[in-house]
Amino acid sequence: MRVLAIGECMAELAPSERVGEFKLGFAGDTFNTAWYLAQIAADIDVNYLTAVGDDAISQDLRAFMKDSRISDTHVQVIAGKTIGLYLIHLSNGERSFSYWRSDSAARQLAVDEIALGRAVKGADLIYFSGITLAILDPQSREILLIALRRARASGTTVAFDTNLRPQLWSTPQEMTDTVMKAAAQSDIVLPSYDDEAVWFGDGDSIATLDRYAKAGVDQIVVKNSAQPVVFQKAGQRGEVGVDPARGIVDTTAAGDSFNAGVLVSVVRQDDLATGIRKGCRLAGHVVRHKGSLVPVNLDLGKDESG
Ligand SMILES: O=C(O)C(=O)C[C@H](O)[C@H](O)COP(=O)(O)O
Repeated sequence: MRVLAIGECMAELAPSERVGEFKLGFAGDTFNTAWYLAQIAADIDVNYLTAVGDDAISQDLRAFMKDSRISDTHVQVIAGKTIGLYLIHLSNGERSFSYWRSDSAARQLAVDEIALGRAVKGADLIYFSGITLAILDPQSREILLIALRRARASGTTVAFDTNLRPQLWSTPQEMTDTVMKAAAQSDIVLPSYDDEAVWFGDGDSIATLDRYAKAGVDQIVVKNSAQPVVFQKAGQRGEVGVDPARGIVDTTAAGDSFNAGVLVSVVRQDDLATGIRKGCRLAGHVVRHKGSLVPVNLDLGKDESG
């Protein structure tokens, strides 16, 4: 089974144990999900499509991908460019980000239409996000959406995390319009209620579910921090309770790791509630550590009978 994630991986500066010191790593929303997928599902061939520069840190990123069992076959190299950088700020375990990414190589990931067409061909599942779209210019955005429509028409499942980052868009309206357009051409949408409430005015997580259902999305999973996850598949609704996470130190990548748990079940054609429970266990582990990528050493199947 082949999964292709599309987006930007940046250098990450995450606070370390000593105040004022930061640890250098690599992260980015879609990349994080690909990384967790590669960690938890040895049977899945995980690929990442992005663009990097030709400098030392870009090469380090490629080496890191290969060491992490993520294929770099679809990584394009743009001469003279480099990768983006972001820094995590923590306040009582809740994260916010500062970015230096406005001229990163990844902004050109959809410029080569032929390479894009080659990469999406034959994937069982393609995963992208609102951040993937936000970093592209309008023409590249359209090229990407067309490539995804074609892949979907030939049987690929398309999964989309809306990941709303208003600071990466020209206007909130451009963000919400583009996100709804991308959602309408996806099979699975994985929004986070707290962000959706701010930018779409949803009164509760069911309102978020309703809005994407109305847009024609078949599978919707609404994350809602420690509140139950509500979901819909083929018109059937359900909810999965979330065990309160203990010892939260950094919520970065909670949503991304959760998505990996859901997507592994989607690829294996398990039921959605099983995937959601896996995602919750994984996210509960990730938030107890600093930074985006936390080695996984737990049995995700443990509570599947519950
Ligand atoms: O903002 C971006 O562009 C990033 O990719 C930075 C982060 O690594 C992820 O966004 C974390 O994602 P959450 O799971 O929502 O915490």
